[in-house]
Amino acid sequence: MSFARQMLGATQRRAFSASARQASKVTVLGAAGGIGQPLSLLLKLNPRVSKLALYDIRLAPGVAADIGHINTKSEVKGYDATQSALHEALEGAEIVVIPAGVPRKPGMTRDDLFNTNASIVRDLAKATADAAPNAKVLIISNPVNSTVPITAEVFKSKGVYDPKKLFGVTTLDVVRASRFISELKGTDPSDEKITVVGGHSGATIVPLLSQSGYSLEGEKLDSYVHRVQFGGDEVVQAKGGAGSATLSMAMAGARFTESLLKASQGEKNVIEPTFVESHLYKDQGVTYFASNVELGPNGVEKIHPVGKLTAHEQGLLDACLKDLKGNIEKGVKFVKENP
Ligand SMILES: NC(=O)C1=CN([C@@H]2O[C@H](COP(=O)(O)OP(=O)(O)OC[C@H]3O[C@@H](n4cnc5c(N)ncnc54)[C@H](O)[C@@H]3O)[C@@H](O)[C@H]2O)C=CC1
Ligand SMILES: O=C([O-])CC(=O)C(=O)O
Repeated sequence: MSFARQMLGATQRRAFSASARQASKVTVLGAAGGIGQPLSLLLKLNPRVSKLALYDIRLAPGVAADIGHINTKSEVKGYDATQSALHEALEGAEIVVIPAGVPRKPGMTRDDLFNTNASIVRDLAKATADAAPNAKVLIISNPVNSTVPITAEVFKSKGVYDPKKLFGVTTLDVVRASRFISELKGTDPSDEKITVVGGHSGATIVPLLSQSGYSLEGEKLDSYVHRVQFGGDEVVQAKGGAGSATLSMAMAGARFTESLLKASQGEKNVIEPTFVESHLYKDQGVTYFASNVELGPNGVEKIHPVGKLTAHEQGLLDACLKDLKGNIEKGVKFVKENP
C-alpha cells in the first residue's frame, strides 16, 4: 500500500473506489498563499478529488509542480496569472475554493481588509461566474460576512446565482469552539461538536454551548465566548505581523470541501456549519447567516434552525444580527457601486 494511502483512514480508503466512479475537479484561487498551499496539499491527499487546479497571481505552477509529485491519483495543474489561464483553471470545476486576498496584521479587524479584498473577490467571482457558473463556491477570503454577499451579487448580475451553491467557510469557528471546550473539560476535542452560528468576525460569531449540554457560568463563560469570537486574533498576535491562521484554516477548508464532495457523491446526513443565504433572520433584514446546514448533491439541502437558546446566548445573537446586517449591506453596496 502506498504511503499516502496508508496515511488515510479506512473510511477514506473506501472512498478511493468512490472517487474512481465520480470525477471531481476542485479549483483553488489563491493557491500559493499561506492557506492555499497547505489546503492544496490536503486536497491532493483526498481521494475524492480527481483534478486539482491551482491558480494564484504568483507561484501557482511551482506549488502545483511540488504537490504534483505526491503519489495519489489526482492530476494537479498550476496556472499563470492570465485571464485565459484563470478561465481554464475554472472550467469544469465542481468546487471552487477562494482563499485569495490579504490577511490581517495585529490591530486590524477583518473589516479593515474590505478595501483590498472586496475587489479581489469580486473579480475572481466574475471569472468563476463566466467559466464555472454551476460550481459550488467556497469563500474563505475575509471579511467573509461581506465577501459572500459580494460573490452573490456578482453571480446575480450575470444571471447565474444559485443560493444553494455559495458558502462562506466558517468551519474554523466550530473547530476552535470544540478544541477550546475540550481544553476546559478534559474531553477529546474530536468528540466535541459545538454549534456556532452567525457570521465570521468578532461579535458575529455565536457559540451555543448549551446545545451540547454544557453550562459554563460567569467569567468562565465570558472568557470561553471571547476566545471563540476572537480566536483569530490570538493567531494574528502570535504571528506578530506575518499573517493570520493558515494551517488550522487549511484543515478547516479541507474538511468543508470533503463534506461537500461526500454529499455530492451520495452520502446522506452530511451536516456542516456554513454562512449561506438564509431565511432564518430575513425578517430582520439579515439575509445571510451561518448555521448548521445539511449538504446534498446540489449544495444546500436544508438550513437547520438555530434551536433553543439560553438568555445569554439570545443576547449574543441579538448583538450578532446588528453587526451582520451592516457587513452584508456593505458587500451588496460595494458591487452596486463598483460593478
Ligand atoms: N474564513 C476563515 O475562517 C479564514 C479566512 N482567512 C482569510 O483568508 C485570506 C487569505 O489568507 P492567507 O492565505 O493567510 O493570505 P496570504 O497572503 O498568505 O495568501 C493569499 C494569496 O492570495 C493571492 N492573491 C492575491 N490576489 C489574488 C488574485 N487576484 N487572484 C488570485 N490570487 C490572489 C496572493 O498572491 C497570495 O498567494 C485572508 O483574507 C484571510 O483573512 C484566514 C483565516 C481564516
Ligand atoms: O483572524 C483572521 O483574520 C483570520 C480568520 O478569519 C480566522 O483566523 O478566523
